[in-house]
Amino acid sequence: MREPVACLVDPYAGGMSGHTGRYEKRLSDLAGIYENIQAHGALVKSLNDPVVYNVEDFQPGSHAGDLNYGVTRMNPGRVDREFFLTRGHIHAKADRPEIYYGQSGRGLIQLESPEGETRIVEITAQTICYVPPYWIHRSINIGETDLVMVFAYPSDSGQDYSIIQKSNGMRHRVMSSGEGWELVDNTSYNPRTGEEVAALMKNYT
Ligand SMILES: O=P(O)(O)OC[C@H]1O[C@H](O)[C@H](O)[C@@H](O)[C@@H]1O
Ligand SMILES: [Fe+2]
Repeated sequence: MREPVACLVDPYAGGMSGHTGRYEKRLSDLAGIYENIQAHGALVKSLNDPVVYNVEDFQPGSHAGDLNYGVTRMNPGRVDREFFLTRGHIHAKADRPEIYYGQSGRGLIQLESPEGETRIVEITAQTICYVPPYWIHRSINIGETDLVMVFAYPSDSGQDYSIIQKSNGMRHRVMSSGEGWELVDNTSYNPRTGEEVAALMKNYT
């Protein structure tokens, strides 16, 4: 039997005691994700390839019926008008859900259905965002401070990053606008075919 574990989350600096894994994504790791390729390249140089986000998580294993959880911390920032974001993914087992629990900062969870519908959930301290099965999801920092969120999802979920690459990004981009943000169409978006949607939803009940 596994032993219970207590992990302490730092709501401002991010990170979590007792994590079993840690990774970070620098701006150069996110090449091709932002709309303005030139601005991306220039920012990698001018900011000396900064860390955009890091994740510390606790993964007891990858078997069904268990939970992975952890903390994502994302710097504030933009590439041209586009806010810093995570790569985004659908779970490799597409019917696995996820929750995010905001700790500090101001963020959005951008979700996209296999058919290409967009939903946006605003997340701040004490917000819990439920990501239902089958939704592609990505986090975005729309604030001026670090965005820190706790997350949890089934251990056997896995992450499929190729789905967003295949559609040339998500259907919408989140751009700064005045004091806030706006959704703009991703003009190079390539919708999924009916067959691709059916394949993703094959276990849908
Ligand atoms: O995996 P990415 O799309 O790069 O996002 C980075 C992290 O963001 C969230 O916190 C998810 O819950 C994590 O599972 C994910 O690893
Ligand atoms: Fe996820």
